Amino acid sequence: MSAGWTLIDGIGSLVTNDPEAGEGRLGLLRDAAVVIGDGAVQWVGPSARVPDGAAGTRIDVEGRAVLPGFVDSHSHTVFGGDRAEEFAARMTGAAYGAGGIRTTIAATRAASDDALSANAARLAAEARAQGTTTLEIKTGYGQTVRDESRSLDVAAGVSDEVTLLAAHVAPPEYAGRQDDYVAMVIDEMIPACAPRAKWIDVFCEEGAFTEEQSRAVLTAGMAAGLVPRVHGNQLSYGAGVRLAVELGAASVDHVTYTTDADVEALAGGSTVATLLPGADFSTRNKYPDARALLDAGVTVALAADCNPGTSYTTSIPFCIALAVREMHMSPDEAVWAATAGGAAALRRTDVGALRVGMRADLTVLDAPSHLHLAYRPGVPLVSRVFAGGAER
Ligand SMILES: N=CN[C@@H](CCC(=O)O)C(=O)O
Ligand SMILES: [Zn+2]
Repeated sequence: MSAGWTLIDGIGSLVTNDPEAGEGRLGLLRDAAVVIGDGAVQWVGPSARVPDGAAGTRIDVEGRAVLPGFVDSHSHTVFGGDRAEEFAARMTGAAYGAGGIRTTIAATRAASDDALSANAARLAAEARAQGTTTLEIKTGYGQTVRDESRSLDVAAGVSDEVTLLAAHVAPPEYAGRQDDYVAMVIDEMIPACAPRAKWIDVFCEEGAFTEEQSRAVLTAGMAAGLVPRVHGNQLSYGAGVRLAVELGAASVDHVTYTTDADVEALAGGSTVATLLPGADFSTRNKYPDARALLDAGVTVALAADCNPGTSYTTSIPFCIALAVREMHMSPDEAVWAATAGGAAALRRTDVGALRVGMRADLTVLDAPSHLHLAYRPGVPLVSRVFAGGAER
């Protein structure tokens, strides 16, 4: 115990995600307290049992709910411009296609480093204000060695979870020469960019990259020390899920069009299925069959997929509400997926739960329980956020 530590008590309901600490998979505790200090969780338990002199500072949250900070494992926040017109056209009948990404590639290439950094920082702050304390960030709107490199630098300025989305869509200068683009990615981009990234990602989808092209990019990234993740089965049935499981990817994301074989493959492997309902909302797509995945025992994460094309939101509470209403996840399942599920998708054992020794990443809701995240959609319930023990 230390005078520099902080006791947060008066917690009406605490989600720990530690089944040994409380009720159910969320490890729910009522009338609880948490002690944080030196950036980590130092103590968790019932208010009545807080050790004497546990901390020098006390914050009474007066019956509010506290949960682990959200772990948003999928975002594309390094970009220039926006695509509001494209969204409006979709809402009146136009279809979404992977080709829209090229609009943002042009705007991103034209943007200065400072403009890209300011935009990424603005979106990270927006996410933080809504309870996100870990945010993965992908490149993917440069698609040249130079523009992917500077996108990685911008992403690294706001996050430790940086992904080289080397093959998002073949840029215009490679029109009709998809294989040449893949060769350039393997021979030039990955060697130049891998040291600054943790993850390698591809968009395995009709209109983006084939199974063979995706496998070639991912295996080259793995050979360079990166861990694979995949965009798959967003717009149609396809090879994305299968490939992700085959390569032992940390996560396959979107997973909107799945066959029984895809669900079985995920259930038998270690790859997390990351669902992105914000994208399905903004593209008028169908929603993933979350029930089939959950009932088969697949680990499911929920992420916001913030990007200017398919999901221009940083709000995990919005995604939780969509997951509950549209994907038939229970509120408990949705909250778990947005915290512990996100941590699993990023293979992080220090975030996503509130256990002694984990990072002191906490979200305080202006509500008595985590159920209100789905029950009160669109209401800004996040009242305080602590990341690494520091209030935002
Ligand atoms: N699906 C691929 N990439 C993004 C969308 C990119 C865009 O349309 O700009 C996504 O995850 O939804
Ligand atoms: Zn994405």
